[in-house]
Amino acid sequence: MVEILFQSGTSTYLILSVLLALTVYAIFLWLFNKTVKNLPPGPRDWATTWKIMKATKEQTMHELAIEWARRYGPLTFITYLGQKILYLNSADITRQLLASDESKFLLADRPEITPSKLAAYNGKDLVFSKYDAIMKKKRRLFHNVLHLYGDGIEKFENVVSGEMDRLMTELEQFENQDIEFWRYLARSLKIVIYILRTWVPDKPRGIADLLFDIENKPGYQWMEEDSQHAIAFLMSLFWSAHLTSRATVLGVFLCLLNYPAVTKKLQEEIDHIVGDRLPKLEDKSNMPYMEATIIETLRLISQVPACGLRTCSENINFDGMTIPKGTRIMINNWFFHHNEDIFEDPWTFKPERFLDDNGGLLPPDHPLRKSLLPFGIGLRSCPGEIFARSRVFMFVTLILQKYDILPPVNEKLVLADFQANHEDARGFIRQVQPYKCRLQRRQRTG
Ligand code: HEM
Repeated sequence: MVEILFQSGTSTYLILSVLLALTVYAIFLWLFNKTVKNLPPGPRDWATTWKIMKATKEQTMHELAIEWARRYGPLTFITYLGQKILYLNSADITRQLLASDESKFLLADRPEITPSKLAAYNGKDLVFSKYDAIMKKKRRLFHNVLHLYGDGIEKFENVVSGEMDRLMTELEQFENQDIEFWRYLARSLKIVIYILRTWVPDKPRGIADLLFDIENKPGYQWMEEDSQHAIAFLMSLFWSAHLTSRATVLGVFLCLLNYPAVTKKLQEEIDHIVGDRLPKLEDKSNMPYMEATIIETLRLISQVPACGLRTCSENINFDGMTIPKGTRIMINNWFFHHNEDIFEDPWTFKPERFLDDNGGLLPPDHPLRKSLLPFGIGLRSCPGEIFARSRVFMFVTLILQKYDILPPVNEKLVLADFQANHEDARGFIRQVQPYKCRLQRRQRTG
């Protein structure tokens, strides 16, 4: 009896606590909406909180954000459990806020959320750290490490072609069979990053050595005082590079498998420009169809759907509205990359949309290209963009030079449907669901 009384007392206590918490939250919301004037538009009703909870659980927040973008226009402001969040629903508004001199420094920090604290090694990594003097140096260091400029390009080509030789030999034994091609690609991508991390011209030592060397230079004492900086640097380099590139390379081959006419056009371009020799990065500028294919893949799969999580370090007055200090900023590229008002038939893979009437690549300032921001923008935009694009170019060119990519014989073809909320695709960096295909050695004529 006492037990029952105790249990019912506990549940009454629980119900009362929940009711109290909800009342406090309602008062907070009401006060906030009353005191902060001129907030950007967005839903302010109770149902929004439940909708967000449900979408968070089902990992469909990007879909809810689309619903709001359609209703509220370029900006959607919401409050969720005390947190202020602003979605930027067009590339143009994102540019105006994140890249303009008036606000870019006020929007250069990432918010402190639990996963970021863990991944950030107490704010010492490359992705989540505050944008301060040390962070600026780390971004510069990042470019040195990649060695992608000057002589680095040649080195990069050698590293990729070396790894591709290994991959091709590995693939030979599976020709004309249904294989999980994505597995081999994913492993190759990791290997390419690893090799670059250990490559120093004429000095066979690793990137860790490079970081330790830098510690002794003036202005880099913080590296020596705290070894976590070097560890966090290496970790963020590996993860920020790997998951994004994996989704892109696996995604491009899934598209090619589903759109054989695109594959054929790419092969014609490769045969014409590269022929039988090894491809070089400088070929890229003579291969508009390949460039358009890579851009279209980045648009279609948009693997970082609410990219560029930032926080607002001061109140910002923007276009007659107030963006309050502490607001989390999300670039809603999942919406604007698939907005049918900008991209006709947005869920279809159509590289041609980025070509002009003569087959040339549309210039970067063309409205269609300006509507894309797969690598973010502003002070925290992706520093690996050139590296990523170069890698996809080398992978696709080398493989299509040698192989036709055909559907599997014994299984159904996995569709290039990036709208599907498949459980393997979910996550902050969306992945491509596993697929099988057949590689058939090309019979080239002429
Ligand atoms: C197709 C592949 C890739 C995509 C789509 C991509 C996308 C992004 C995006 C959207 C951001 C956030 C940008 C922002 O806040 O405005 C980012 C940040 C970052 N990316 Fe990438 N990325 C890719 C490949 C890479 C590669 C290959 C590397 C490294 C070699 C890399 C390193 C980083 C780093 C270090 C950051 C954090 C920068 C900062 O916070 O200052 N990414 N990336």
